[in-house]
Amino acid sequence: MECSKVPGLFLIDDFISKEEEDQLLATLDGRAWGGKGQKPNEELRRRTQQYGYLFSFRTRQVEEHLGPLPAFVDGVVERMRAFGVFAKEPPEYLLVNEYERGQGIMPHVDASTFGSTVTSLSLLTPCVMTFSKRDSGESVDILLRPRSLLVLTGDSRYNFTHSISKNQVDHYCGEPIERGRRVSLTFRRRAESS
Ligand SMILES: O=C(O)CCC(=O)C(=O)O
Ligand SMILES: [Fe+2]
Repeated sequence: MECSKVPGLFLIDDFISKEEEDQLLATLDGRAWGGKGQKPNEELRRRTQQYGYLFSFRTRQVEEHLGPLPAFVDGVVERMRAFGVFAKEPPEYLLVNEYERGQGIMPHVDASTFGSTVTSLSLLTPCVMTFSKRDSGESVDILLRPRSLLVLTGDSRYNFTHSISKNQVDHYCGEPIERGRRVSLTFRRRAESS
């Protein structure tokens, strides 16, 4: 469903099943995480995994081609394409982010080295993501539920920043949202011109 307040933003709840979520998590937790002193991107405070390309958070540039995306996300990629997302060309970069309770991400627009479509699959616990219009500062909160797919295109991709607070408890429509460990899978392509 497109969010009328953030043009180009789509949110698909229950994009994957609970079983698929468990399976993805088990696979990811069996693999090496970077960040928190571990290479790559050891300077990051949150843990990450990267597939397809290696992106440096310090230089905000792609540093290395790692190879194709791993087979364990084939089902997710196929489903996104069935929904018309990355329909023309499949995603080629996957960033897995892990947030502990009270960990967030500063307001940012995704690096221009990446293309015009960005998706994020949420696992484990919900959180509020805040979108702020770059010219007016007007902000809109979006609830990212576990197993939902967020799709950013157009304005939502380029003309809004997005962020996640460091709250232990978020509020959404007056309801408390308990934060906890959250893992997200962000899919992108490289920008055409780069
Ligand atoms: O955790 C998320 O859903 C979004 C992550 C994000 O904004 C990013 O890696 O650029
Ligand atoms: Fe982002």
